[in-house]
Amino acid sequence: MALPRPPWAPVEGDDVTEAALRRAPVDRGSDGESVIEISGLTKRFPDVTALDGVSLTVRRGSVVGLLGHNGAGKTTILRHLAGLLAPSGGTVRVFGRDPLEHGTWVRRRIGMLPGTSILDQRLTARENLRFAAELFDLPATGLEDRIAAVLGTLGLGDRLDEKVSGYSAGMRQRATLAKVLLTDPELLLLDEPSTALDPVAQQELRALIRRASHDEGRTVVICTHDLAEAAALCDDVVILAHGRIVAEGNPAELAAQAGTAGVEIELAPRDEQAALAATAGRGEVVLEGPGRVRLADVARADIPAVLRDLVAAGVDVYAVRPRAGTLEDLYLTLHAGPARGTEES
Ligand SMILES: Nc1ncnc2c1ncn2[C@@H]1O[C@H](COP(=O)(O)OP(=O)(O)OP(=O)(O)O)[C@@H](O)[C@H]1O
Repeated sequence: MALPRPPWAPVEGDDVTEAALRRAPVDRGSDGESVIEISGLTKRFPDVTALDGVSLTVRRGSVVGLLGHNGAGKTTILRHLAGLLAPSGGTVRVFGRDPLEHGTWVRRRIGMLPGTSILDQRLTARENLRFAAELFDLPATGLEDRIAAVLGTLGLGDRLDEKVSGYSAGMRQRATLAKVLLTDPELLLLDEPSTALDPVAQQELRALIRRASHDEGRTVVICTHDLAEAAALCDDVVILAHGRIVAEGNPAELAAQAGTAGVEIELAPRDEQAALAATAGRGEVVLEGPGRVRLADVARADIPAVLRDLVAAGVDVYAVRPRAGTLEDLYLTLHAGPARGTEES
């Protein structure tokens, strides 16, 4: 389900007027070059400091996840990148330019999926995309094919002439993504793109994002609350709390920071309570899921004694495994306090 190359990619002898250049794909450059450079970004609203000295560099072709509780400042970063907000302090550069000063230039290279709907509910999906094409001044040549191809890529090939108001939430999300991808953006800013998507559509979206970055050289910044998605998809994640970066790096390295987290014991679900009683006093004991008990602090030398206690308590043990730290462990440790907006202030 790779996206077709747009028909307006320039060839030798093409029109190089300002209008043509505005819509011509930017040279994708080489991976490693930075597409986003944020330095000391601060944003104060009357009642809250949404961002407090955020510095961040995003390499071309990478997928970067912004994680953090509700109100941590993720969307505010995206809005600065799109030139929709003016910083209270610090600088933002996208493709080397200030998105406020060069708003049109920058936004023509960005595909932003906001948290709210950007579709006209009275129009069909096809009409919505035609409208977007007009706004972006896309040439008519090959446009209808491209609209059909993008909608088809997102699984709406047989529903493109239905009014968006009749779509399910997941279909609307796909149509919104199609609208974002239509303009062949260099940089994708995706605010919780998996919202409302079913598990299969989520998988397809992840594959699409991976291809967009790894095969097509696009850069992706994605806000998500789905830690498994972030771990699976992102080259780097940035964890925000109260407008500050509290951790950043490769998801596997960050997970490793959470340390090995004891052992996981798989047992008969009916024996869960007996297992909790038999392991009481062995440090942190967590029922992680049906028939899965985690002993966070147990030393390797104590595992045989734990198993003896479980067997003596009549617990049927199926497996014992070391449990590596996860991104979720680190996230939960970093967010042990209340989320902004839920605290007393
Ligand atoms: N236009 C605005 N006016 C006033 N306050 C704002 C505005 N936009 C954002 N905020 C505040 O800034 C803080 C950060 O908001 P932001 O939307 O960036 O959080 P977020 O991390 O994206 O949260 P969520 O996960 O809920 O989407 C919040 O306290 C929010 O209320």
